[in-house]
Amino acid sequence: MATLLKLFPTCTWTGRLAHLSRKGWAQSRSGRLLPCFPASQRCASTTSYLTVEMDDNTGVAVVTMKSPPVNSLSLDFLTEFSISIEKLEMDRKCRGVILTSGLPKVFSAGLDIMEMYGKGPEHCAEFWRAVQEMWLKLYGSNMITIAAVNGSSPAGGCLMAMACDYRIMADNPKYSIGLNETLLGIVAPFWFKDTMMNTIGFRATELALQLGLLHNAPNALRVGLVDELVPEKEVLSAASTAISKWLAIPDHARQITKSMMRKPTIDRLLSHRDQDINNFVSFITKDSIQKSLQVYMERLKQRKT
Ligand SMILES: CC/C=C\C/C=C\CCCC/C=C/C(=O)SCCNC(=O)CCNC(=O)[C@H](O)C(C)(C)COP(=O)(O)OP(=O)(O)OC[C@H]1O[C@@H](n2cnc3c(N)ncnc32)[C@H](O)[C@@H]1OP(=O)(O)O
Repeated sequence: MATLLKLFPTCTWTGRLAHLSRKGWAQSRSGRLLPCFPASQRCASTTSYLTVEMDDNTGVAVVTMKSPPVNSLSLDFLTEFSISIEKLEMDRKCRGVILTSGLPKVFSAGLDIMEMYGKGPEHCAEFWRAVQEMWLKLYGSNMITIAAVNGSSPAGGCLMAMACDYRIMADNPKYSIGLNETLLGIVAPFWFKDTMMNTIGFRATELALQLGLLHNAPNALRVGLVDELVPEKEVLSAASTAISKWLAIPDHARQITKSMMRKPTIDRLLSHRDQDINNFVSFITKDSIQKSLQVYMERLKQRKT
Protein backbone atom coordinates (compact mmCIF):
# COMPACT_ATOMS: atom_id res chain seq x y z
CA MET A 1 0.00 0.00 0.00
CA ALA A 2 2.85 2.38 0.88
CA THR A 3 4.42 1.75 -2.56
CA LEU A 4 1.11 2.47 -4.22
CA LEU A 5 0.82 5.80 -2.44
CA LYS A 6 4.42 6.65 -3.37
CA LEU A 7 3.74 5.93 -7.02
CA PHE A 8 0.51 7.96 -7.07
CA PRO A 9 0.88 10.60 -4.36
CA THR A 10 -1.89 12.85 -5.67
CA CYS A 11 -4.38 10.10 -6.36
CA THR A 12 -6.70 8.26 -4.02
CA TRP A 13 -7.96 5.10 -5.62
CA THR A 14 -11.43 4.06 -4.71
CA GLY A 15 -12.70 0.50 -5.01
CA ARG A 16 -10.76 -2.60 -4.09
CA LEU A 17 -7.63 -0.91 -2.78
CA ALA A 18 -6.88 -3.38 0.03
CA HIS A 19 -7.27 -6.21 -2.47
CA LEU A 20 -4.67 -4.58 -4.71
CA SER A 21 -2.11 -4.38 -1.92
CA ARG A 22 -1.83 -8.16 -2.06
CA LYS A 23 -3.03 -9.15 -5.50
CA GLY A 24 -3.25 -7.31 -8.80
CA TRP A 25 0.39 -6.42 -9.38
CA ALA A 26 2.05 -6.76 -12.75
CA GLN A 27 5.71 -6.55 -13.71
CA SER A 28 6.64 -3.97 -16.35
CA ARG A 29 9.21 -4.71 -19.10
CA SER A 30 11.85 -2.93 -17.01
CA GLY A 31 11.02 -5.21 -14.11
CA ARG A 32 9.16 -2.57 -12.05
CA LEU A 33 6.17 -3.75 -10.10
CA LEU A 34 3.08 -1.81 -11.20
CA PRO A 35 -0.48 -1.97 -9.94
CA CYS A 36 -2.91 -3.58 -12.33
CA PHE A 37 -6.41 -2.12 -11.92
CA PRO A 38 -9.72 -3.71 -12.75
CA ALA A 39 -11.35 -2.15 -15.83
CA SER A 40 -13.90 -0.15 -13.85
CA GLN A 41 -11.38 1.58 -11.57
CA ARG A 42 -11.96 5.18 -10.60
CA CYS A 43 -9.25 7.63 -9.62
CA ALA A 44 -10.04 10.71 -7.57
CA SER A 45 -7.63 13.56 -6.99
CA THR A 46 -8.40 16.47 -4.74
CA THR A 47 -6.83 19.91 -4.86
CA SER A 48 -7.71 22.86 -2.63
CA TYR A 49 -10.77 23.83 -4.67
CA LEU A 50 -11.54 20.89 -6.92
CA THR A 51 -12.14 17.18 -6.88
CA VAL A 52 -11.45 15.35 -10.11
CA GLU A 53 -12.90 11.84 -10.35
CA MET A 54 -11.77 9.98 -13.42
CA ASP A 55 -13.58 6.83 -14.50
CA ASP A 56 -11.20 4.90 -16.74
CA ASN A 57 -14.03 2.71 -17.90
CA THR A 58 -16.15 5.49 -19.40
CA GLY A 59 -13.36 7.99 -20.09
CA VAL A 60 -15.36 10.64 -18.22
CA ALA A 61 -14.02 12.85 -15.43
CA VAL A 62 -16.31 14.64 -13.01
CA VAL A 63 -14.78 17.94 -11.90
CA THR A 64 -16.46 19.22 -8.74
CA MET A 65 -15.86 22.80 -7.64
CA LYS A 66 -15.71 23.26 -3.90
CA SER A 67 -14.56 26.68 -2.81
CA PRO A 68 -16.92 27.83 -0.05
CA PRO A 69 -18.99 29.83 0.35
CA VAL A 70 -19.92 30.41 -3.33
CA ASN A 71 -17.22 29.00 -5.66
CA SER A 72 -16.06 32.50 -6.57
CA LEU A 73 -13.28 32.43 -9.13
CA SER A 74 -10.19 33.68 -7.33
CA LEU A 75 -6.73 33.75 -8.87
CA ASP A 76 -5.77 30.56 -7.01
CA PHE A 77 -9.00 28.82 -7.97
CA LEU A 78 -8.59 29.74 -11.64
CA THR A 79 -4.97 28.58 -11.67
CA GLU A 80 -5.91 25.22 -10.19
CA PHE A 81 -8.84 24.88 -12.53
CA SER A 82 -6.76 25.49 -15.67
CA ILE A 83 -4.07 23.06 -14.51
CA SER A 84 -6.68 20.37 -13.85
CA ILE A 85 -8.31 20.81 -17.27
CA GLU A 86 -4.89 20.76 -18.93
CA LYS A 87 -4.02 17.50 -17.14
CA LEU A 88 -7.27 15.88 -18.26
CA GLU A 89 -6.70 17.17 -21.80
CA MET A 90 -3.34 15.40 -21.85
CA ASP A 91 -4.77 12.17 -20.42
CA ARG A 92 -5.47 10.03 -23.47
CA LYS A 93 -8.05 8.04 -21.52
CA CYS A 94 -10.15 11.11 -20.77
CA ARG A 95 -12.74 11.90 -23.45
CA GLY A 96 -15.22 13.96 -21.49
CA VAL A 97 -15.67 16.19 -18.47
CA ILE A 98 -18.71 16.93 -16.35
CA LEU A 99 -18.30 20.20 -14.48
CA THR A 100 -20.41 20.69 -11.37
CA SER A 101 -20.51 22.28 -7.93
CA GLY A 102 -20.04 20.53 -4.62
CA LEU A 103 -21.72 23.42 -2.77
CA PRO A 104 -25.44 23.84 -2.12
CA LYS A 105 -27.42 26.37 -4.20
CA VAL A 106 -24.47 27.81 -6.14
CA PHE A 107 -22.68 26.58 -9.26
CA SER A 108 -20.28 29.53 -9.24
CA ALA A 109 -20.72 33.17 -8.15
CA GLY A 110 -18.42 34.25 -10.97
CA LEU A 111 -15.21 36.18 -10.64
CA ASP A 112 -14.08 36.84 -7.12
CA ILE A 113 -14.88 40.52 -6.72
CA MET A 114 -12.21 40.86 -4.02
CA GLU A 115 -9.58 40.07 -6.70
CA MET A 116 -10.69 43.20 -8.56
CA TYR A 117 -11.34 45.52 -5.65
CA GLY A 118 -8.53 47.57 -4.08
CA LYS A 119 -5.83 45.72 -6.01
CA GLY A 120 -2.90 47.19 -7.95
CA PRO A 121 -2.45 46.99 -11.74
CA GLU A 122 0.00 44.07 -11.59
CA HIS A 123 -2.34 41.90 -9.59
CA CYS A 124 -5.28 42.82 -11.83
CA ALA A 125 -3.25 41.90 -14.92
CA GLU A 126 -2.25 38.52 -13.45
CA PHE A 127 -5.83 37.85 -12.41
CA TRP A 128 -7.23 38.72 -15.83
CA ARG A 129 -4.72 36.48 -17.61
CA ALA A 130 -5.92 33.62 -15.38
CA VAL A 131 -9.55 34.38 -16.31
CA GLN A 132 -8.61 34.31 -20.01
CA GLU A 133 -6.70 31.05 -19.51
CA MET A 134 -9.67 29.35 -17.83
CA TRP A 135 -11.92 30.29 -20.75
CA LEU A 136 -9.34 29.34 -23.41
CA LYS A 137 -8.84 25.93 -21.81
CA LEU A 138 -12.55 25.20 -21.46
CA TYR A 139 -13.95 26.75 -24.64
CA GLY A 140 -11.09 25.30 -26.69
CA SER A 141 -11.12 21.85 -25.09
CA ASN A 142 -11.00 18.81 -27.34
CA MET A 143 -12.92 16.89 -24.69
CA ILE A 144 -16.69 16.74 -24.44
CA THR A 145 -17.64 19.23 -21.73
CA ILE A 146 -20.98 19.17 -19.93
CA ALA A 147 -21.97 21.71 -17.29
CA ALA A 148 -24.16 20.22 -14.57
CA VAL A 149 -25.47 23.54 -13.25
CA ASN A 150 -26.79 22.65 -9.81
CA GLY A 151 -27.19 26.22 -8.52
CA SER A 152 -26.97 29.89 -9.40
CA SER A 153 -24.40 30.88 -11.94
CA PRO A 154 -23.99 34.62 -12.46
CA ALA A 155 -21.38 36.37 -14.64
CA GLY A 156 -18.09 34.41 -14.72
CA GLY A 157 -20.04 31.34 -13.55
CA CYS A 158 -22.30 31.70 -16.56
CA LEU A 159 -19.23 32.11 -18.78
CA MET A 160 -17.86 28.81 -17.45
CA ALA A 161 -21.13 27.01 -18.17
CA MET A 162 -21.41 28.58 -21.64
CA ALA A 163 -17.86 27.47 -22.44
CA CYS A 164 -19.05 23.86 -22.13
CA ASP A 165 -20.66 21.92 -24.99
CA TYR A 166 -23.95 21.25 -23.21
CA ARG A 167 -25.68 22.61 -20.12
CA ILE A 168 -28.07 20.84 -17.77
CA MET A 169 -29.60 22.98 -15.03
CA ALA A 170 -31.50 22.16 -11.85
CA ASP A 171 -35.18 22.94 -12.33
CA ASN A 172 -35.38 25.36 -9.44
CA PRO A 173 -36.83 28.83 -10.13
CA LYS A 174 -34.65 30.24 -7.34
CA TYR A 175 -31.49 29.55 -9.33
CA SER A 176 -30.40 32.04 -11.94
CA ILE A 177 -27.81 32.28 -14.68
CA GLY A 178 -26.64 35.13 -16.89
CA LEU A 179 -24.08 37.82 -17.55
CA ASN A 180 -25.12 40.47 -15.02
CA GLU A 181 -21.99 42.63 -15.29
CA THR A 182 -23.86 45.88 -16.02
CA LEU A 183 -25.62 45.54 -12.64
CA LEU A 184 -22.19 45.85 -11.03
CA GLY A 185 -21.38 48.91 -13.17
CA ILE A 186 -18.86 46.90 -15.18
CA VAL A 187 -18.85 45.68 -18.76
CA ALA A 188 -18.69 42.12 -20.05
CA PRO A 189 -15.59 41.91 -22.31
CA PHE A 190 -15.96 41.10 -26.01
CA TRP A 191 -15.18 37.39 -25.58
CA PHE A 192 -17.84 36.99 -22.85
CA LYS A 193 -20.25 38.66 -25.30
CA ASP A 194 -19.10 36.48 -28.21
CA THR A 195 -19.53 33.31 -26.15
CA MET A 196 -23.08 34.31 -25.27
CA MET A 197 -23.88 35.30 -28.86
CA ASN A 198 -22.64 31.91 -30.04
CA THR A 199 -24.96 30.30 -27.49
CA ILE A 200 -28.23 32.27 -27.68
CA GLY A 201 -27.88 34.57 -30.70
CA PHE A 202 -27.47 38.30 -31.23
CA ARG A 203 -30.80 39.77 -30.11
CA ALA A 204 -31.13 37.71 -26.93
CA THR A 205 -27.51 38.61 -26.05
CA GLU A 206 -28.08 42.31 -26.74
CA LEU A 207 -31.01 42.34 -24.31
CA ALA A 208 -29.31 40.12 -21.73
CA LEU A 209 -26.07 42.10 -21.64
CA GLN A 210 -27.51 45.60 -21.55
CA LEU A 211 -30.06 44.72 -18.87
CA GLY A 212 -27.64 42.46 -16.97
CA LEU A 213 -30.32 39.77 -17.07
CA LEU A 214 -30.13 36.89 -14.65
CA HIS A 215 -32.51 34.29 -16.06
CA ASN A 216 -34.26 31.93 -13.71
CA ALA A 217 -34.05 28.28 -14.72
CA PRO A 218 -37.24 28.17 -16.86
CA ASN A 219 -36.26 31.38 -18.70
CA ALA A 220 -32.72 30.12 -19.19
CA LEU A 221 -34.16 27.09 -20.97
CA ARG A 222 -36.52 29.30 -23.02
CA VAL A 223 -33.72 31.53 -24.34
CA GLY A 224 -31.41 28.56 -24.92
CA LEU A 225 -28.86 29.47 -22.28
CA VAL A 226 -29.24 25.93 -20.94
CA ASP A 227 -30.22 22.83 -22.90
CA GLU A 228 -32.16 20.84 -20.32
CA LEU A 229 -33.85 21.32 -16.96
CA VAL A 230 -34.05 18.35 -14.64
CA PRO A 231 -35.03 17.86 -10.97
CA GLU A 232 -32.23 19.06 -8.73
CA LYS A 233 -31.25 15.58 -7.49
CA GLU A 234 -30.92 14.31 -11.06
CA VAL A 235 -28.53 16.92 -12.48
CA LEU A 236 -25.47 14.72 -12.29
CA SER A 237 -27.16 11.55 -13.53
CA ALA A 238 -28.73 13.53 -16.40
CA ALA A 239 -25.25 14.81 -17.27
CA SER A 240 -23.96 11.21 -17.37
CA THR A 241 -26.83 10.21 -19.64
CA ALA A 242 -26.21 13.21 -21.90
CA ILE A 243 -22.48 12.60 -22.15
CA SER A 244 -23.01 8.99 -23.24
CA LYS A 245 -24.72 10.32 -26.40
CA TRP A 246 -21.74 12.55 -27.12
CA LEU A 247 -19.30 9.70 -26.45
CA ALA A 248 -20.99 7.70 -29.22
CA ILE A 249 -19.73 10.23 -31.80
CA PRO A 250 -16.22 9.52 -33.16
CA ASP A 251 -13.85 11.91 -31.36
CA HIS A 252 -11.96 13.16 -34.42
CA ALA A 253 -15.14 14.19 -36.26
CA ARG A 254 -16.63 15.86 -33.20
CA GLN A 255 -13.37 17.64 -32.35
CA ILE A 256 -12.85 19.04 -35.85
CA THR A 257 -16.46 20.22 -35.92
CA LYS A 258 -16.12 21.84 -32.50
CA SER A 259 -12.95 23.60 -33.52
CA MET A 260 -14.56 24.82 -36.75
CA MET A 261 -17.37 26.39 -34.70
CA ARG A 262 -15.23 27.91 -31.92
CA LYS A 263 -11.84 28.74 -33.44
CA PRO A 264 -12.72 32.19 -34.81
CA THR A 265 -13.94 33.29 -31.35
CA ILE A 266 -10.84 31.85 -29.65
CA ASP A 267 -8.48 33.39 -32.22
CA ARG A 268 -10.06 36.79 -31.66
CA LEU A 269 -9.01 36.74 -28.01
CA LEU A 270 -5.62 35.16 -28.74
CA SER A 271 -4.75 37.92 -31.18
CA HIS A 272 -5.83 40.67 -28.73
CA ARG A 273 -4.84 39.03 -25.47
CA ASP A 274 -2.46 41.68 -24.12
CA GLN A 275 -4.68 44.49 -25.29
CA ASP A 276 -7.61 42.84 -23.49
CA ILE A 277 -5.54 42.67 -20.29
CA ASN A 278 -4.56 46.35 -20.62
CA ASN A 279 -8.21 47.31 -21.19
CA PHE A 280 -9.27 45.37 -18.13
CA VAL A 281 -6.57 46.88 -15.92
CA SER A 282 -7.22 50.47 -16.94
CA PHE A 283 -11.00 49.98 -16.63
CA ILE A 284 -11.09 48.14 -13.32
CA THR A 285 -8.61 50.43 -11.54
CA LYS A 286 -10.64 53.58 -12.32
CA ASP A 287 -11.95 55.26 -9.16
CA SER A 288 -15.53 55.25 -10.47
CA ILE A 289 -15.43 51.51 -11.20
CA GLN A 290 -13.86 50.73 -7.85
CA LYS A 291 -16.68 52.71 -6.23
CA SER A 292 -19.28 50.66 -8.14
CA LEU A 293 -17.68 47.40 -6.97
CA GLN A 294 -17.62 48.65 -3.38
CA VAL A 295 -21.31 49.61 -3.48
CA TYR A 296 -22.19 46.24 -5.07
CA MET A 297 -20.31 44.26 -2.41
CA GLU A 298 -21.95 46.29 0.35
CA ARG A 299 -25.39 45.59 -1.11
CA LEU A 300 -24.56 41.90 -1.35
CA LYS A 301 -23.66 41.79 2.32
CA GLN A 302 -26.67 43.90 3.35
CA ARG A 303 -29.09 41.43 1.74
CA LYS A 304 -28.46 39.18 4.73
CA THR A 305 -29.32 41.74 7.42
C1 LIG B 1 -14.46 48.27 -21.80
C2 LIG B 1 -14.40 46.97 -21.10
C3 LIG B 1 -13.03 46.48 -21.01
C4 LIG B 1 -12.66 45.48 -20.27
C5 LIG B 1 -13.55 44.78 -19.33
C6 LIG B 1 -13.36 45.28 -17.99
C7 LIG B 1 -13.85 44.79 -16.86
C8 LIG B 1 -14.99 44.04 -16.51
C9 LIG B 1 -14.98 42.57 -16.67
C10 LIG B 1 -15.40 41.88 -15.45
C11 LIG B 1 -16.23 40.67 -15.70
C12 LIG B 1 -16.79 40.21 -14.44
C13 LIG B 1 -17.29 39.03 -14.25
C14 LIG B 1 -17.80 38.56 -12.92
O1 LIG B 1 -17.97 37.38 -12.74
S1 LIG B 1 -18.06 39.68 -11.66
C15 LIG B 1 -18.83 38.78 -10.35
C16 LIG B 1 -20.30 38.82 -10.51
N1 LIG B 1 -20.94 37.98 -9.54
C17 LIG B 1 -22.06 38.31 -8.95
O2 LIG B 1 -22.63 39.34 -9.19
C18 LIG B 1 -22.59 37.32 -7.96
C19 LIG B 1 -22.76 37.92 -6.64
N2 LIG B 1 -23.23 36.92 -5.70
C20 LIG B 1 -24.51 36.53 -5.58
O3 LIG B 1 -25.38 36.95 -6.30
C21 LIG B 1 -24.81 35.55 -4.50
O4 LIG B 1 -23.73 35.50 -3.61
C22 LIG B 1 -25.11 34.13 -5.00
C23 LIG B 1 -24.00 33.60 -5.90
C24 LIG B 1 -26.44 34.09 -5.73
C25 LIG B 1 -25.21 33.18 -3.77
O5 LIG B 1 -26.13 33.69 -2.84
P1 LIG B 1 -26.10 33.22 -1.32
O6 LIG B 1 -26.04 31.74 -1.27
O7 LIG B 1 -27.25 33.89 -0.65
O8 LIG B 1 -24.71 33.71 -0.75
P2 LIG B 1 -24.33 35.19 -0.25
O9 LIG B 1 -24.82 36.20 -1.18
O10 LIG B 1 -24.73 35.32 1.18
O11 LIG B 1 -22.74 35.15 -0.37
C26 LIG B 1 -21.93 34.48 0.59
C27 LIG B 1 -20.63 35.25 0.73
O12 LIG B 1 -19.93 35.24 -0.52
C28 LIG B 1 -19.64 36.58 -0.93
N3 LIG B 1 -19.69 36.62 -2.41
C29 LIG B 1 -20.72 36.34 -3.20
N4 LIG B 1 -20.38 36.45 -4.49
C30 LIG B 1 -19.10 36.84 -4.51
C31 LIG B 1 -18.18 37.13 -5.55
N5 LIG B 1 -18.51 37.03 -6.86
N6 LIG B 1 -16.94 37.50 -5.23
C32 LIG B 1 -16.56 37.60 -3.93
N7 LIG B 1 -17.39 37.33 -2.88
C33 LIG B 1 -18.64 36.96 -3.17
C34 LIG B 1 -20.76 37.39 -0.28
O13 LIG B 1 -20.41 38.73 -0.19
C35 LIG B 1 -20.86 36.71 1.06
O14 LIG B 1 -19.76 37.15 1.85
P3 LIG B 1 -19.91 37.33 3.43
O15 LIG B 1 -18.58 37.82 3.88
O16 LIG B 1 -20.99 38.36 3.65
O17 LIG B 1 -20.29 36.00 3.96
